[in-house]
Formats: sequence, C-alpha cells, structure tokens
Amino acid sequence: MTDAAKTPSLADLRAEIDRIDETMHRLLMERSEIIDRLVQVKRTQTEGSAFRPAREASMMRSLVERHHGLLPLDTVESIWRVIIATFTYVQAPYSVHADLSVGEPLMRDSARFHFGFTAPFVPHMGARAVVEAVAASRGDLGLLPAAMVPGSDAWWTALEGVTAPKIIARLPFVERADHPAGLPVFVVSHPIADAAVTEVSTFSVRVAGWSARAAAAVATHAEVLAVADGALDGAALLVSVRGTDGGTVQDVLRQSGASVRSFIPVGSHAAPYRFGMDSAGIARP
Ligand SMILES: O=C(O)C(=O)C[C@]1(C(=O)O)C=C[C@@H](O)C=C1
Repeated sequence: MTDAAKTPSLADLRAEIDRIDETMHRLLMERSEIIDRLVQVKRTQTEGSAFRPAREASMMRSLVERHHGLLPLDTVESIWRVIIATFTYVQAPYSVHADLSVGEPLMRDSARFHFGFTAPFVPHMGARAVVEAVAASRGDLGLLPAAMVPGSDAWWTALEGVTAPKIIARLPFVERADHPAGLPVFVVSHPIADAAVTEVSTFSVRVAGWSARAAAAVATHAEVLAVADGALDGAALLVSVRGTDGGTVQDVLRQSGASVRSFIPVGSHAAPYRFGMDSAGIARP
C-alpha cells in the first residue's frame, strides 16, 4: 500500500467531522425530547424556575472528572453550561437579574458563561434591586457578588423573610485559578426546598461587639461578608458554613466577645468543586 492510500485526505477527515457534528446535533435533539418528558414530571412537583442546582453541581463535577484531551476544560464547561441553562429556559422561561456594582464586564461574563444568551440579561445597580426583581418575578434568577463590593450594604438581610428569595447556588460550580468567568457569585431565586443542596449553608447575622478579634476568630470557621450596622460596633454579616449547623460560628462569635442579635438562614448551596487547587485554594499543576 502506498503512503497516499494510508493517509486520509482532507475530504475524508472533513467527512468524519461532519459525521461527528451530525451525531452531536442528533443527540442534542434527542436530549430535548427527554426534557419534554421531564417537564411533565417536574410540573407536577413544583411551580416556577426549573433550575435544580444540586443536579447541576453534580453534573458539572462528573464532566470535569470525565474530561481529558486537547479540548480546553473552559470550552467543555461553557458548552455544557449553555446546554443546561438553555434546557432550563425551555422548561420555564426566566431572566437573569445581575448586580453590576462589581463592574459590568465581570458580571456580564459570568451571566453569559453560566446561563448563555437565551435567558434575557437584566442589569441592576445594587444587590437589593436584584433581590426585589427576583421576589417580584415568577421564577427569575438573581446574580450577586459573593465578595464584598466597596460601598455595598448588607443586601442579604433582604433574604431573611420566610418567603423572600434565598441563595440557591454559588458559581462557578468548578473553581480554578484561571477560570474565564471566575467572579464568585451567589444565585438567588424563590425558595426551592425540594431541590436545595446544603453542603454549605448561609446565614444573615447581626452582632454587637464586632471587632478584629471576632472577625479573625470567625474566619477560621466560615466565609464572612461584613458591613457596619447601626451605631458603634454593630455589624451585619453574611456567614457561609460547611453543613447546616451554624452553632459553632455562634459559639465562636460569643467567645470572641461579640453578642449575636440574630442568626437567620438565607439559603444554601453546593460546596465549590476546586479543580487543580489544594484545600486552601492554591493552584496546583
Ligand atoms: O434534571 C433536571 O431536573 C432538569 O431539568 C434537566 C437539566 C438538564 O438540562 O440537564 C436542566 C435544568 C436543571 O437545572 C438540571 C438539569
């Protein structure tokens, strides 16, 4: 056999690509038929948003664990985010309300990476406006920075009421050092008791006697956003702890001289899946 006979031509290779593209397209259409059936099952269980963060977190983890080869993980993750977000949208249309006070490019990149272009993007200036828009909607999602933004107030107090929106996810599901939409954001929606994932629980906390000592002590047990609240040494905190029990954090606050005025659950989410990082979040090769 000659070399020319062994080496596939460009046309042969393109024919292979066409075959694979067609298979992928047919599989996506087959997926949409399953979603069609799933809608009927889910409609009987809940109203409003079709977003199921526990399921999505586990799907994204499997995707990362399965992935290998030349195709960058960023690309695979973004393709599946668009697939899942779009199939969520076709089940029940929703808008994504986003707080731009952290900067429009960062927030828009996050919204588009995680929810694609099918769900409308609705910009707001300030986290409270996002929470209000979600509360007034039938099943919209809100995106809020999961880090302190200079000048921000304690927006999470707007999540305290029983029927108020709650934190249901933290994105990205897959954290890594060079993530193209790496801004940590909370997703808020109407409460979704049946689909909530409680690997991390979030609490809106009011304390008196807030101090550098209290802040250092609590930081060893929880992630904390803090703003001054009222006169003197009051503070409003958004505390994120592993599991569902906030008791240890309350004990630590008291032992460090703070008094806990209120400690109210405001949602929960999946633990971030740290790909290529050690437990301290340091990137590893
Ligand atoms: O599993 C579900 O409940 C679905 O609605 C399907 C699906 C998906 O496209 O895979 C879509 C939305 C949910 O957030 C999770 C997954």
